[in-house]
Amino acid sequence: MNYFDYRGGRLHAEGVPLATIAAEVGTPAYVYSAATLRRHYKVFAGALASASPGVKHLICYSLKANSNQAVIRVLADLGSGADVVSLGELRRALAAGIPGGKIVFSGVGKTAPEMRAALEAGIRQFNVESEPELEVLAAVAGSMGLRAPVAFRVNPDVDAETHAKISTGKKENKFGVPFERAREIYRWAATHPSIEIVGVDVHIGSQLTNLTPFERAFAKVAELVHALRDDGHAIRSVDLGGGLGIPYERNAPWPHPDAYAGVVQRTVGNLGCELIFEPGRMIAGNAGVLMASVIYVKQGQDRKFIILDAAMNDLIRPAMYDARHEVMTEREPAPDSAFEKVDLVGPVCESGDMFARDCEVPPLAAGDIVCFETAGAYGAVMSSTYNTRPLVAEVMVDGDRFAVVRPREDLESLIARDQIPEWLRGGAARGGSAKGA
Ligand SMILES: Cc1ncc(COP(=O)(O)O)c(C=O)c1O
Ligand SMILES: N[C@@H](CCCC[NH3+])C(=O)O
Repeated sequence: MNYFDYRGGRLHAEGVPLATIAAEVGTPAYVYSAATLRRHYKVFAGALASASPGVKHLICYSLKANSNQAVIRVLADLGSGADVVSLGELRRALAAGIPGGKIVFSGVGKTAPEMRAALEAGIRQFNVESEPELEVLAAVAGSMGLRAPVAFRVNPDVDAETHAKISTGKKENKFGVPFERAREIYRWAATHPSIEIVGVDVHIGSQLTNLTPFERAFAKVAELVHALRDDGHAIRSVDLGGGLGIPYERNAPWPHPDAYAGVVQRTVGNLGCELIFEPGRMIAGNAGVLMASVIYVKQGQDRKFIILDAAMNDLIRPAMYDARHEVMTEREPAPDSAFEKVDLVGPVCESGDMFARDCEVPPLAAGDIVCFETAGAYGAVMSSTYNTRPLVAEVMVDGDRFAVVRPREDLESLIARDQIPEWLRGGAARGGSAKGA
């Protein structure tokens, strides 16, 4: 079932015509479906519950995929926890109503102020990625008279078989502590009175479409849990990260959460640990589209370009990862429609500002609306204001209601944010001095 589909020949998000949203909010805009978010969360939770009944699971939605407060709120209402990687994400999770006890803090560069805020919030666990980080955490927790709950993220040196830029579990990647040294690091960490060792964490990459790398990594984690227990550590939680891939292209094969849950059960299901998961893309990816309008149809020397009002600054994935996002036109193509091959591009001054090359679309004209699918994860969160293009609006649909959940950024304030120092205002060219503030 798809919540972004045609009804009466017009593309809808759940019960709302996208043309209605475009008329009210303008384009470009991200449109999210609350029903899809809920369904994905429930499918994932359900798969885990049936594959390993009796095992405690905590789903910590990975905010980096889409940290809009309304998105987090939908998931918080279902009982989701959060995986955060910055003070900003921590604040967002708490603001959306996720209790500290359901928050895990990941990332290789946590700072002392971030640790302090997380300790104040009473988070579930820190996924620590290095010895220097552990030392700072021990000092911060000690100064607050607290014990910090810690799992080390281990780097199992497993190839996730995904895009190199989002592969994180090989030894050449910056993530995690070396698997071979894990026991020694745990032994050393346990000597810090302000550190409480609670678990083991792993995350080998994102958009994994093959489950074998998960199986390899989780099996190594299980082996490590046994070894750590032999060493006297009370390991009670295993965090398996995120990474489950989703279909970007129609009919592309993708791993079903049931199969993933089977791998989880086979590898770490019998350790007597609580299992933590950090899915991002799997929850949010297909719960959002980027809606854009055609500005011009341009016939080039040998190619036809559809120039849209959305660009690489709004959705960087095609330019950054050669990702392909399927396109849907707002009007359902007539059955006899003659499709043509075009390049869908944005207005930004880079040739890489292209959403899709040789894309088959029905004839398009200026003003027509198109949507890029699977843009709910790593879409708006990765956008920038390159070319001084304000951040676009974000809209949440729920049944036949919709609301702007982030207004389009105001161009005036975007420009006014920059400051011209007094010493530049005088104008060196007009004889001003270079000294002074
Ligand atoms: C530590 C960690 N957890 C969770 C995620 C979420 O991954 P995904 O969106 O692929 O589920 C990421 C991103 O890859 C991550 O780095
Ligand atoms: N930004 C990446 C995913 C990064 C995963 C974060 N660890 C993407 O769009 O595919």
